[in-house]
Amino acid sequence: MAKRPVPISASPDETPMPASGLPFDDIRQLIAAMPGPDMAAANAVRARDKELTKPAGSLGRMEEIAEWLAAWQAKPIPRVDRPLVCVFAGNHGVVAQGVSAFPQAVTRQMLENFAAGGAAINQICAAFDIGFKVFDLALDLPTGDFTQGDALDERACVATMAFGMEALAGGADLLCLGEMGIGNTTSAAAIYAALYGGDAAIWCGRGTGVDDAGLKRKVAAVEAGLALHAAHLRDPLEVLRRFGGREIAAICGAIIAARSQRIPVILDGYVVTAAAAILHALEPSSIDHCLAGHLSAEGAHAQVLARLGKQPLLALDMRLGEGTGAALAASLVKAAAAIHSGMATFAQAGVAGKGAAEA
Ligand SMILES: O=C(O)c1ccc[n+]([C@@H]2O[C@H](COP(=O)([O-])O)[C@@H](O)[C@H]2O)c1
Ligand SMILES: Cc1cc2nc[nH]c2cc1C
Repeated sequence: MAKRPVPISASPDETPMPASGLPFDDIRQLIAAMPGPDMAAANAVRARDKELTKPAGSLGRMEEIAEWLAAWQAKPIPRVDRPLVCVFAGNHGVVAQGVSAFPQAVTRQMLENFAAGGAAINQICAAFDIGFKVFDLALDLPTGDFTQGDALDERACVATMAFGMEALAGGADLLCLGEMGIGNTTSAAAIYAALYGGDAAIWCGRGTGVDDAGLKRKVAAVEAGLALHAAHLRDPLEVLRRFGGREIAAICGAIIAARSQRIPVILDGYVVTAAAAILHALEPSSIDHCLAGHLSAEGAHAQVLARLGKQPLLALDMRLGEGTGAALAASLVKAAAAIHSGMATFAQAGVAGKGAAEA
């Protein structure tokens, strides 16, 4: 097996609060200031697509992907030369409720596996030449158990979002978001239940493969969390900080920063999509620069993606996380850019266009 060692960046346990204003209000301001799509670039892609040596529309969604890339990269000829997977890792107090099939120690052990090059995501990144970064979000400091109190206070939540923004400092032209965190499908389930309502059981799947008794405990934990925090769930940022976790907060920050830096985003599965759902609840257009990489096997993902108006690129019955679904989808997005930028036009290739058929 080819192993490529990967350095791990660790977040400080304490990050200074922004100097002015209420922290969550700073986040709301950042979202309000995000740039929109570059329509001139998108139109340039549509115009060039008509000239390429293929029947119009014959590349289906690959054509839409090229247009989407151009709009969010603000480039009339989109390119994917520096795709990047960022995996954010956090630990969750709610694992004390017996909600996962695996012990909390696996989060750090998997980070060591990422660093050594031995995880599935290492191999996908190597196969498609995608950069890979891993971020340890205070793993030794699990978030609060949301059945007993808040997962995060406002200061920690905003600091973690800011850390997620900073994660893009090295640059990229396509960002695949991933996560690692034993127990985080329970946080994601609680977030969806808080945002969308319905029985807790709808939003609870088996995650890493929890048994029937564990699934019952998971549903009970989400119900307990919803009951405890019921009076405070109107504001999506309150939902985020009360249910956590740090990786979901950091991913929210990364999605916001990517938009400002004109980096299109590919979402991974059930957990990464929870961060997108928080932003979507704050401002639906805030995730227009995000594609759903795949449909997770975690039951309710299809419902969530429908609410977000996202059609996943892949449906491979995967439920691993780590950004694996997003990274596989990145291969298609890279191909969409290569097709659009590299194909010859009818004129260049001397191929007769539609309408030139013999009578
Ligand atoms: O993203 C998904 O669709 C997904 C579905 C099921 C499990 N996971 C991964 O499994 C871990 C969480 O599962 P659990 O059962 O501990 O809540 C976490 O590390 C996720 O990356 C991820
Ligand atoms: C082994 C293992 C690998 C993972 N990768 C993402 N989540 C995971 C959960 C487990 C348990």
